[in-house]
This record gives sequence, C-alpha cells and structure tokens, in this order.
Amino acid sequence: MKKLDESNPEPRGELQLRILANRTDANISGDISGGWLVTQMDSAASIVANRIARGRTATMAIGDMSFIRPIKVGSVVCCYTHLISMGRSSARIMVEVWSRMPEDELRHKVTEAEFVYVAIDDNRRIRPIEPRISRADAPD
Ligand SMILES: CCCCCCCCCCCCCCCC(=O)SCCNC(=O)CCNC(=O)[C@H](O)C(C)(C)COP(=O)(O)OP(=O)(O)OC[C@H]1O[C@@H](n2cnc3c(N)ncnc32)[C@H](O)[C@@H]1OP(=O)(O)O
Repeated sequence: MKKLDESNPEPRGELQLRILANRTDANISGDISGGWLVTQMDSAASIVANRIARGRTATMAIGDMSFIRPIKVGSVVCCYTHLISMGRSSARIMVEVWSRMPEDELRHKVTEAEFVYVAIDDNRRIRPIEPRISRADAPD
C-alpha cells in the first residue's frame, strides 16, 4: 500500500474545493466516510480536467489511497489540486485533502491520490486535448 507523503507541511497546488463535513456525510459509526471523501476529490480534480480539456472528461483511473487521519463531523475539508502530466487525451491530476476544525488554525493532511481523466466527446469517444493550458494548471 502506498505510504502518504507527509514531508510537506503545506498543501501543494490550487485550492479547488472547500466543503464542510456534515453529519449526513458520516457512516453509521459517526465517522466521515471514505466514499464521500473520494467523491469530493473526484469533483475537485474534474474541475481541473474539464478546464484543461475544455469540455467533457471521464474519470479513467484513481491511484492508491491511504486515509491516515479521520475527518470529524464539522471539519472544513479542502481539496488542493496540481497537474502532474498530460498525454494525448489524458491528464493526471494529484489531489491532496487537508482538514481542520473551523475554530482551529492547524490543518492536517488527510489523504492524497492521483486521478486520471480522459477527454471525451458527446458520443463518449476519446478526443485529443489541445496542448494549451493556463499558468495555474501548468505541471511542475
Ligand atoms: C473506504 C473508501 C472506499 C471508497 C469506495 C466507494 C467510493 C464510492 C464513491 C466514489 C465516487 C467517486 C469516484 C468517481 C469515479 C467515477 O466517476 S467512475 C465513472 C466515470 N468514468 C467512466 O464512466 C469511464 C468509463 N470508461 C470509458 O468510458 C473508457 O474507458 C474511456 C474513458 C472512453 C477511455 O477509453 P479506452 O479505450 O479505455 O482508453 P484508451 O485509449 O485505452 O486510453 C485513453 C487514455 O487514457 C490513458 N489510460 C488508460 N488507462 C489508464 C490507467 N489505468 N491509468 C492511467 N492512464 C490510463 C491512456 O494512456 C490514454 O492516454 P493518452 O495517451 O491518450 O493521453
């Protein structure tokens, strides 16, 4: 299983999504569910993918994930994204999730994962991505 990189104390990338973790997002044990978190990460990364691809994309793959800290109900959950690379029709986007309680300054990294999107047309056929991206999305 991939070990989460905790060496960087600051989030990496652009803040793409900020959301409050509600009671309704918790499982029956009262913990925020992993499925809810993956859904938020997919939403954050797809904003970038659709912008880069200038249109429709589909989630092609999600890399290994480890959930190293629980998210408490009432936490502010932030998804940061950065573009890793682009192929002919695909884009690899890293999503980092950080959380903190609203009254707390200290934030913690919760998880990270790589998402791969493929640009598709209205008939779900793969289409090439024009290699023109904004400075915000430029890979390192
Ligand atoms: C405890 C917690 C548990 C949680 C657990 C529950 C979770 C509960 C909620 C989760 C919710 C959120 C997660 C949403 C995740 C969906 O939304 S999943 C559903 C959305 N996705 C889809 O419907 C996509 C379905 N797939 C397709 O339609 C076709 O595969 C596609 C996208 C049209 C691609 O067609 P294809 O012929 O397979 O593509 P192919 O030509 O082989 O490859 C195209 C490009 O992709 C690249 N590629 C292909 N495969 C890969 C791969 N595996 N890796 C990297 N690149 C790849 C190729 O290299 C190529 O790149 P380029 O060189 O062109 O740049």
